[in-house]
Amino acid sequence: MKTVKKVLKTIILAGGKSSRMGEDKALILIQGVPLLARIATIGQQCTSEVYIITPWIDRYQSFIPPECHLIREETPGQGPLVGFFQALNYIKTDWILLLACDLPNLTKIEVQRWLDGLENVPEDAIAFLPKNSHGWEPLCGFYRYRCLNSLDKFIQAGGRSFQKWLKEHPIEKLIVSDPQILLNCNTPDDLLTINY
Ligand SMILES: Nc1nc2c(ncn2[C@@H]2O[C@H](COP(=O)(O)OP(=O)(O)OP(=O)(O)O)[C@@H](O)[C@H]2O)c(=O)[nH]1
Ligand SMILES: [Mg+2]
Repeated sequence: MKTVKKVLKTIILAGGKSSRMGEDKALILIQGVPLLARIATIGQQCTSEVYIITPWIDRYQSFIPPECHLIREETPGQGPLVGFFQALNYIKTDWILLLACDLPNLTKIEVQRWLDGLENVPEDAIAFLPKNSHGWEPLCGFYRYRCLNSLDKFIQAGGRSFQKWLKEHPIEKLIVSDPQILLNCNTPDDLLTINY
C-alpha cells in the first residue's frame, strides 16, 4: 500500500450546482464535519496529495485540511468531466484517485482496500472503477495519468459525458465491498439513508 500511495494523488470535484439538494453539498455536516473536509481527509490518508477543483475557493478554504490544494476552476459549470481535465493539468503522477464530494459513506478503510488491487490492473486499462447496473461509477475510482491526451481530444470535440468517454477505453472493474459505500447524497432524502 505504501508504494502505491507515493504514485497516487487525489482530485476532488467540488464545483457542482447541488440543485437537487437545494444547498451546497460540500458544506453538509456529517458528524459535525463538512462533507468536503471528510472526503479530503480520506484523500490525504490514502494518497500523497489532495487537489480540490472548485470555483468557490473562498467558501471552502477555512475548513479543508491544511496541505490540501485548492484549484480555481477556469471555466466553471461545464460539468465533472471538464473539472477533472482541468485539475489533471496540475498534477502528474502514475495514478489519480478521483472523488466526488458527495460520498458520505466512503471510508479510509475501503479506499485502502482498493489500493491493493491497483497494482494488478492490466496495462491497457486507463481506469479502475466500480460498476453498477447503469455503467461505470466514474467519480469514485482511479485513472491513469496517461488518459489526459484522450480526455483532451474528447473534450475538444465537444464531449462532456464520462460514460461516453469511458466507452472508448478498456476499464478494469473495481469490486466494492458494499454498494452503499458509493451512495451519492444528491437529495435531502438521500441524506436520511446514510450510514451515520
Ligand atoms: N469542479 C467541478 N465539479 C463538478 C461540476 N459539476 C459537478 N461537479 C461535481 O461532481 C460531483 C457529482 O456531481 P452531481 O452530484 O452529479 O451534480 P451536482 O451539480 O453536484 O448536483 P445537481 O445540481 O443536483 O445535479 C460532485 O462532487 C460535484 O461537486 C463542475 O462543473 N465542476
Ligand atoms: Mg452526485
